[in-house]
Amino acid sequence: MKHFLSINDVTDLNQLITSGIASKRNPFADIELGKNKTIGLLFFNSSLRTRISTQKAAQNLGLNVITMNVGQDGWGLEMEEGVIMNGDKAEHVKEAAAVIGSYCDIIGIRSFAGLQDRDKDYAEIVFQQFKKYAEVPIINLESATRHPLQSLADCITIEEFKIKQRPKVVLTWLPHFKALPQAVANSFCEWMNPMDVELVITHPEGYNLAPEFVGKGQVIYDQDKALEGADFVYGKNWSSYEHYGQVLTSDPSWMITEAKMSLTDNGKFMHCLPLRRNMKVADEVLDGPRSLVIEQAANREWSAQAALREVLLHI
Ligand SMILES: CCC[C@H](NC(=O)CCC(=O)O)C(=O)O
Ligand SMILES: NC(=O)OP(=O)(O)O
Repeated sequence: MKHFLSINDVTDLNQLITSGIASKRNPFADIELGKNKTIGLLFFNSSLRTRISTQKAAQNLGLNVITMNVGQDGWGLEMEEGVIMNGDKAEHVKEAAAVIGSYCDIIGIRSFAGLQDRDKDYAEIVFQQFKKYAEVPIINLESATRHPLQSLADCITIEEFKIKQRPKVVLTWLPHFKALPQAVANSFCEWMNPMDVELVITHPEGYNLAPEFVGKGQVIYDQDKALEGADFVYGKNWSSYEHYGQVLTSDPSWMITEAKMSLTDNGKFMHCLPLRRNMKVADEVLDGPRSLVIEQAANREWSAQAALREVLLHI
């Protein structure tokens, strides 16, 4: 696997999940793999889990790690080609990517959607430019449209906690007053499609995700109906794709409560975090036995280690 940008870079999903679970059992089995190699982690946006879990996973593989908050620690980067750089960006990605690629053997990048121009966001210009000019493997730490390290951790978690061969997995939209990217929801659906699960997606009208991510997912606009018999409830807010970047509603009746979870088949609750308590999900759920959010976040270390190991094996 040269890059890890999406599930399309993965040749064997079951092998990757197995590798993540194996790393959990024996974290330092491949400590020599990354010896004398360096990974650079570039953050254009905030992060807790991705930042720490990816650094830990890299260290478990013997990699040296350099972390940078782009735009704060370094210069603002111009991504467009052929522009006159007389604005607030002091450096072009052509130079920055080539220079970072000369220091690092692998580069991880977090760059969220701007939520202003759908075509621009869904073209993933930041990742295309770094792939073109850095000339080293690129790892997606959440891009405008995907979050594969999160999705691999989600797959590992479902494999660990499922009690049926083909569980019902419900992705439910949750209310928020801010416009958030579709990336986590897109990616979750994309990774659930090849898994042996019944995938249901529930959200208010106007929040349909792009069809290329929904795939086999059954869309149900009635949340209570969607939750019936669910084995896993995956909560996430996202802004409208159809009315790009807009918050069409923040209806609090979509918040997950114990009453909502009682519609499931003893369902477990998942969320990528960070999560705004009692706006998206009630304390009674997060503090109760249904919640897997901590185990899910802990699996980010093993998700990153499985992905980085695959990339290192092909450098
Ligand atoms: C892993 C999730 C990262 C990000 N989440 C947020 O930006 C939450 C921000 C907030 O709630 O204010 C998102 O929704 O893509
Ligand atoms: N789930 C996730 O990626 O968390 P951070 O945004 O804190 O990295």
